[in-house]
Amino acid sequence: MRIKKGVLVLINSKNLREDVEEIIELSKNINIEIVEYIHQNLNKPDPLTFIGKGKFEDLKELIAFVDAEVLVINSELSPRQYIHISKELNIEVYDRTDVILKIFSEHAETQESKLQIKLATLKHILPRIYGLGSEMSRTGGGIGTRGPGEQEKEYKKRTIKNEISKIQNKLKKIKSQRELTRKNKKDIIKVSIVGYASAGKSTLLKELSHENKIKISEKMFSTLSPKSRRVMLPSGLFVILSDTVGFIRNLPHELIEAFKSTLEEIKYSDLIIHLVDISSQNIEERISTAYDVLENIKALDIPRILVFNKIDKINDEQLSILKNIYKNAIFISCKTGENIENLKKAIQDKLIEEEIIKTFEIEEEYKNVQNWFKKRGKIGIEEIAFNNTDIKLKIYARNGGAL
Ligand SMILES: Nc1nc2c(ncn2[C@@H]2O[C@H](COP(=O)(O)OP(=O)(O)OP(=O)(O)O)[C@@H](O)[C@H]2O)c(=O)[nH]1
Ligand SMILES: [Mg+2]
Repeated sequence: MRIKKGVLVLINSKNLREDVEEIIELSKNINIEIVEYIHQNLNKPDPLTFIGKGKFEDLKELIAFVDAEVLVINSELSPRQYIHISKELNIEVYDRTDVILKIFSEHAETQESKLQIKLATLKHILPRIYGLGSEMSRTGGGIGTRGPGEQEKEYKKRTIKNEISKIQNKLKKIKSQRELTRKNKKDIIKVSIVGYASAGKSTLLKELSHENKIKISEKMFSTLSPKSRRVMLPSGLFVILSDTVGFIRNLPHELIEAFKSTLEEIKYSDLIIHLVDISSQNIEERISTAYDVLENIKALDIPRILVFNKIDKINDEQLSILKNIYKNAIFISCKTGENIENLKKAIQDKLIEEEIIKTFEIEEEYKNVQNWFKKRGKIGIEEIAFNNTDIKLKIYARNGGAL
């Protein structure tokens, strides 16, 4: 696809470099190359031009100067601002929500994620049609008349609203189907990987499950529908590990709404692995973004382990500083495989600590023990001691689950 040249506008950025880098990366995903940006500090965005009249003139000049085809604004525009700016500049305008929606729509694979993204997009553009009144009704002739422009607007609004309710119904059906499946699987221990976009969640799932078909990408939001795989813990007990859609700062509220049922699946986990890219510049903010989402879906009380990934990308000194700050965290590299086995052990230990896995010891005659080994996977087995006739085993099993 052809790359389009874009100009970027940001306001009131506290972390300008990181904000610029992030939105450049996001724009690249949808084939927009940002070549220049304008940053403006404002008490209040202008209701029409967003950045204020004077700066807007500068923006016009800049767009003409670099010959940009797209304007990207790293905030959410009101419908009025969107319409005014698009009309004045006569180029494509994307607010932050548009950018993220577009990336999502390009990555959606399952029927559910396609519907979710469509719903979010329709909800995002609907208010823009309300704002379109003045331009369209011009075709209607005199003031106060309901000419063809007005009718067209009404028709468009109605069509979108109908489509929204159709999609909502379809999504409800998918959700209840999933609830049914979940009920049937309640004996299985469920572990979810959550974290900021591109933290390496899918890579970790791939690494732990030895599964090659999982999609990994440098691009953000490569995973939109959760993937689940069986993973064997050191004792031999299986858990179901899932990764899910990545979090991001200021995720558009339409998207949180639309993806809520996907995100809510996290709520049914026995354990959450919160994965953080240790090489990112703003670790704390990324961690707190994940907390916000977990709070939003009421999953903060689920047992959680903090895991830092990509330790191959930082030096030893930086690593030891962070180990000192995050004393209970685990530090891994999916790329080199470092500490991956320890992570499995940590998952198992945490599940025992939280009494999700119970352990007990049995003593059996040698000849009877095969029965226990046949259940491997459903239970974990560790040999503790044996003599000529007897064997002592430590069993790991889901607490309350059927043996
Ligand atoms: N250097 C290094 N790169 C890694 C490591 N783990 C993952 N990556 C890279 O990070 C990028 C993102 O990985 P993904 O596994 O797709 O990340 P994700 O969290 O699933 O991303 P989304 O699904 O988009 O939220 C890819 O280019 C991976 O190859 C690691 O330990 N070290
Ligand atoms: Mg992924």
